[in-house]
Amino acid sequence: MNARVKICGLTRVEDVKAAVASGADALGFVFYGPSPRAVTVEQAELLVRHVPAFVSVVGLFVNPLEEQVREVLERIPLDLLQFHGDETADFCGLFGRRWIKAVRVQSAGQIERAFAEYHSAAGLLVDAWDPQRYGGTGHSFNWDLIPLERPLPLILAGGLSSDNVFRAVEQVKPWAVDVSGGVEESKGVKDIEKISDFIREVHRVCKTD
Ligand SMILES: O=C(O)c1ccccc1N[C@@H]1O[C@H](COP(=O)(O)O)[C@@H](O)[C@H]1O
Repeated sequence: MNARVKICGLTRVEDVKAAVASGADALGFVFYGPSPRAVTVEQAELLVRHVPAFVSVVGLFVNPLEEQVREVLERIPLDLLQFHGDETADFCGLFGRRWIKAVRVQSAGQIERAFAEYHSAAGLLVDAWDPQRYGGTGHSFNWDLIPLERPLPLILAGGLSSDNVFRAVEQVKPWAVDVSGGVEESKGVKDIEKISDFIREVHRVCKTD
C-alpha cells in the first residue's frame, strides 16, 4: 500500500520548506477569504517558489467565481484545483486543469452519488460534514461510511493527525490523505514537528501492509 500526503493551508515559507523536507507529495494553498488559512495571490506566488519539481501545488477554492480561479491560474502554476463547496462538475472542469472535489460526508449513499456526479475528477476527497463550515474543521467522521468500491482515487481528510492517521490509512486504504488543522500550532501556522510526525506515521503504516 502507498498513501500520498497533502499538507494544506500553508501560509509561511518555513512551513512550505518543512513539508517538502518531510516528504509531502502535495501542498495546498487556500484561496477562500473567510478561512484563517487564506492566502492572497501575491503571498501564494512567493510560497510556491519554494516548491520543487515533483511536489504538486494545489489551489483550494470554495464556491469561487470563474474569474477568481482564472486570476489565480494566470499567476500561480497550480497542478491541481481542489473544490470544497457546492461546485458542479461542469464548473470544476472549466479551467483545463485537473481537479478534485470534496464531499462533506453525511451518508454512504452521498459518496456513491458523488463518484458518479464527479466522474471526470482526478480524485474524490471525503471530509467531515459541518453545518457552518466548508472544511478545515479539524473534525473526523465515521470512516465506515466510505465504500470499498471506488471508481476514483479517494482522498481522506477531516480531523487527521499523527495520533489517528495510522489507523485511518490502515482502515480506509485511501489513495492519499489531506491534513490541515492536525499539523498546526495555531490556525495557518504549521508545527514542523507535527508535519514530520504525520508523514512518518503514513509511511509507517504503508510499510506494514
Ligand atoms: O483549511 C481550511 O481553512 C478550509 C476552508 C474551507 C474548506 C476547506 C478547508 N480545508 C480543507 O479541509 C479538509 C480538512 O481539514 P482538517 O485537517 O480537518 O483541518 C482538508 O482537505 C483541508 O484541505
